[in-house]
Amino acid sequence: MKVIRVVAAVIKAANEQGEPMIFATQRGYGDLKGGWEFPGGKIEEGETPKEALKREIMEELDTEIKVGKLIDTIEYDYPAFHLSMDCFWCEIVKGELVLKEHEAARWLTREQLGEVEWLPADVTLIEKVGDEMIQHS
Ligand SMILES: Nc1nc2c([nH]c(=O)n2[C@H]2C[C@H](O)[C@@H](COP(=O)(O)OP(=O)(O)OP(=O)(O)O)O2)c(=O)[nH]1
Repeated sequence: MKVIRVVAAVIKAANEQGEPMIFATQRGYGDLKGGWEFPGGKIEEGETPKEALKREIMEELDTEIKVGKLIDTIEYDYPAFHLSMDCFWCEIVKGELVLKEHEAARWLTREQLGEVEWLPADVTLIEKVGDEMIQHS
């Protein structure tokens, strides 16, 4: 099966109460349109995962990020391809997260993680993100 290598940014910030929140985006096109995910995309030839992620977030959200620790590498079989996705904790360096390709976006606290319909590959990641949001708070 064809393997697609993807990188995704779990962008974290604190709300007014100091609670951690993460930034989720809704896919605006394609087979998985309407599903919620973390912004990012395919790694291009010659790029490291971190370089690819910085490029994708600039393209999709007009924002510069700092890429931190790897959270997990998700391996998931979609009907048409195998997804291998590196997911990193990220922080905003500069920019306003302008939605250039996505349909919608939400900042979610740990308690709100279940309020959106995540893409199938993201479901196991969400559990880990939620656990780490407690440890980081
Ligand atoms: N960015 C991102 N992609 C995800 C997540 N979960 C998940 O299954 N995917 C899948 C959806 C896509 O098939 C692939 C990401 O590649 P992409 O964003 O470049 O997708 P695309 O199909 O729109 O590609 P393209 O037309 O722009 O080349 O990974 C996620 O959390 N973030």
